[in-house]
Amino acid sequence: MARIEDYAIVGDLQTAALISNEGSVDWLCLPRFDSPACFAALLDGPEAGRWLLAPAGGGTCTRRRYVEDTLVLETEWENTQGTVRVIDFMPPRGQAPDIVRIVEGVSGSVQMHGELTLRFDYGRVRPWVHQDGDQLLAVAGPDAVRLRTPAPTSGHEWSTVADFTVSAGDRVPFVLTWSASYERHPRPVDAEQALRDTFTYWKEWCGRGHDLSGRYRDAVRRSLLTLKALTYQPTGGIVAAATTSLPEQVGGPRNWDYRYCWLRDSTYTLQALIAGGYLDEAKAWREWLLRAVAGDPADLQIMYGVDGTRRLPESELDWLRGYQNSSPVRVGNAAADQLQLDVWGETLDGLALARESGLAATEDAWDLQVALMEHLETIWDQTDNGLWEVRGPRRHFTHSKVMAWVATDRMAKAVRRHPTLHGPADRWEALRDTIHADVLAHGFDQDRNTFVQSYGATALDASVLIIPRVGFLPGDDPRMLGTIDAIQRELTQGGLVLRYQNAESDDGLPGGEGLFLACSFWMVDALHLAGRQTDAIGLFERLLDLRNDVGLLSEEWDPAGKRQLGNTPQAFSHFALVTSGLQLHAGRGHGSHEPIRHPGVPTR
Ligand SMILES: OC[C@H]1O[C@H](O[C@H]2O[C@H](CO)[C@@H](O)[C@H](O)[C@H]2O)[C@H](O)[C@@H](O)[C@@H]1O
Repeated sequence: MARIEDYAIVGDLQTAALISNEGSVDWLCLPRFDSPACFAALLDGPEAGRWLLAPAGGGTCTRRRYVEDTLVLETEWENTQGTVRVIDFMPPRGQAPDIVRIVEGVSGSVQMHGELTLRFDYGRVRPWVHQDGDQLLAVAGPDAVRLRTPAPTSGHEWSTVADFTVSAGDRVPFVLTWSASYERHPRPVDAEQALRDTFTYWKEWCGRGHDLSGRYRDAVRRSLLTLKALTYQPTGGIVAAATTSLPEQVGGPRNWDYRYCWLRDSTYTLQALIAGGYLDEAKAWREWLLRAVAGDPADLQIMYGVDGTRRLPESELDWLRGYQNSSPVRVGNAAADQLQLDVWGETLDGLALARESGLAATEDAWDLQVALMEHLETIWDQTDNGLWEVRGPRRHFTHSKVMAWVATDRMAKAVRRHPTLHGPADRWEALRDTIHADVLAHGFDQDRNTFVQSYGATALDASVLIIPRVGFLPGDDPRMLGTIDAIQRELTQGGLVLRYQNAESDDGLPGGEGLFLACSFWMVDALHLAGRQTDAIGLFERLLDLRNDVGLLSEEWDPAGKRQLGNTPQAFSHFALVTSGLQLHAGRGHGSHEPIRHPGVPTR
């Protein structure tokens, strides 16, 4: 079965498909990211739905790439019969979601095999399939999917197979379109026109960003494209990843649904997109935020659905075995009901960055920020679940308190700097000082010269690596230097960083997990801000080597199995890559709320 890094993503800014290097679409939720999957082989096997298009002999492709700076994927096989290429993409959403696959003969004559196994509701529902004019129609309950292709198809054991030959110069299109079963048929797209439109869309999107250049240009650009692919265009929301339940340990139970908008993850994504020159996305996200959190600030959630939905009840899909038997498969996420104090800091930090980057402050946006700040003033000293969303006992997490400090800092500074923004700056500055002193008194272990995970604890936590970047302490402060040393000594494996030691920190969950990639990028930032440029570059380049062949990263890395783990592609990993890459390029650090004026790519 495919490894997580065997997958590439194509998407239409409302949902995304994962396609393996064997030519199988193994994951696709329609019509949006968090809809039930119609291809769920990723979390079970082919019987849970997939769409294979590959040479009849099967096997892993010989080459794979995205066409220039786009989300148009080319998968190529070379065998004794010749060379064949499958071009996969999802056109920017028109009337309905489509996934288009064009089989192109490159040389010789290659026998191809297609197998379309549609299963609605995450593999549970087998649709009725019949020919409807020039289309194949699959219907069950609310879902209808149509396939249009000139290739011959036939039914075989609840799948549709296509066996055909492509010769050099042939192009055989397949267009799969979803609609609600009770609605009129959507107008079919023309595959070749859709290819041109999709290519143009992504090239234009890249052209709108800052002109990146230099050594890390391609990596940063691919991560920005991936982050854009995780945005839900109709609302401006940003999902944390395209998948649910890819495990943090193969065979383990730490499997979560990431197809939602975390305030933390989306704010960090926003910082990366702003750094890449994408202010429109920042504006759309701010509007999403205003709608999502409208109402009593006490009701703020740490995450929402792509449209702002608040109830995201967690349940288990017991008919799916899980990725390589990693069960349970979960949909929904119980973390939605947790208290995570850091999200106030991240949100206010992101909004400060948007403002300082030229996104004019609106009255509504400022009123929201004041309301958030005033609520945080009443709860900052409570225990919480922290950014890692622990399901064990609540604690005074050091990172949460640092981020509460960030909230006060950004709000006080906004009032001092902008005469049109009103608020009790004196009071917020006083609270800022109080929290700063509180963190240093309780979150720092004097004897070991390191920040710790929570007040009074001995356990370490990589989240404190963000301390210099948010401006809580300078990067070369002896307390930060000590923390870097302690984390390198006690929380790293082969130089890559764990979030925390599962055995030392009660997160309420059984099993272990891999090395958390974003934390390793935060180590890059901390080293860089500490003046350890060579170490920072060395670690950054090691991390780049963990990307798959098309530049994608999931959440974690398994050093023993040398493979990616967790949901994919994950925004957390990709925004961290962008931030580190741009800082290394600039040759200096920049605060999380400071715009990078001239991003580009570092040269050594
Ligand atoms: O570690 C247990 C928790 O794991 C998930 O949270 C992680 O993913 C989030 C989305 O990227 C991220 O914001 C968070 O910092 C990560 O710890 C899961 O969502 C939680 O339900 C689970 O308790």
